[in-house]
Amino acid sequence: MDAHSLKQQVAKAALQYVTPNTILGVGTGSTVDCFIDALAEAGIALKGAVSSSVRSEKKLRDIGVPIVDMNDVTELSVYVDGADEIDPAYHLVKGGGGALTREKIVADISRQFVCIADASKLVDVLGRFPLPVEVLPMSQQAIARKLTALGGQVKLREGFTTDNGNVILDVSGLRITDPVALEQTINHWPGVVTNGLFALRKADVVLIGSPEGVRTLR
Ligand SMILES: O=C(CO)[C@H](O)[C@H](O)COP(=O)(O)O
Repeated sequence: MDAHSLKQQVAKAALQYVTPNTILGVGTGSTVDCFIDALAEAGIALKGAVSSSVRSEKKLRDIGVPIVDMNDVTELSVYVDGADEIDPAYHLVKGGGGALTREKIVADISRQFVCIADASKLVDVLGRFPLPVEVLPMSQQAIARKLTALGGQVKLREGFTTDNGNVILDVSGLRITDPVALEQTINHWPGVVTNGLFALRKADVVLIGSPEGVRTLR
C-alpha cells in the first residue's frame, strides 16, 4: 500500500466521528485533504466547518461546506487533524504545513481531537521531526538564539509566511522527553506565537493507517 492510499484509508475511518449537520473542526495537511475528499465522497452534509488554514478553507468551500468564523462558536464536538509525530502518550508534533497556531486554537475549543496519520508518524520520543515554532518576524533572531541554547539546530523556513503573517523556525536535534514542559517553556518567550508541541492539549483518539488496516489508539 503506498503512502497516499494509507492516508485515504485512515481519512475514511475518521468519518465515523463526524455527525451530520453539525459544525466540524478541520485541520490541515495532505491527510486532512484526503479526509475532506472522503467527506465529499460520502456525501455527509455539514452545517459548517471551522478550519485551521486558508488552504483547508478553500478545499472545504469547494465541496460545499460553509466556513464558520471561530468567533461565532463556543465549542466544537470534534476536530480532525493530522500530525508529524505521535508519541506513546499521544503527545504530538504538528506544524509541518505551517498551520500550528490555528490548529492549536481550534483543537483547544474541541471536545474530541481525532488525529489521523499513518504508522510512519509513531515515535517513542518526539524530536525526530524538526519542531516548528511560529514567531513574530522581529523576534526571529532572539528566539533562534534561545532555541539553539536548548540544544537545537534552528533553521528559518525560507520563503514561508504563516496565515497569521509570521515566520517559522524549524528546530531539529531535540530529544523531547518532557513535551509538556518544553511546550510551556518555549511558549513563554516573548515573540513566540506558539510551538508545534501538542502536549498540553493532546489527541484524544489516534487513528493509524497501516497495510494491516486502521488501528484506533485512545
Ligand atoms: O500539522 C500539520 C500542518 O500544520 C499537519 O497536520 C502535519 O504536518 C501532517 O501533515 P500530513 O498529513 O501532510 O502528513
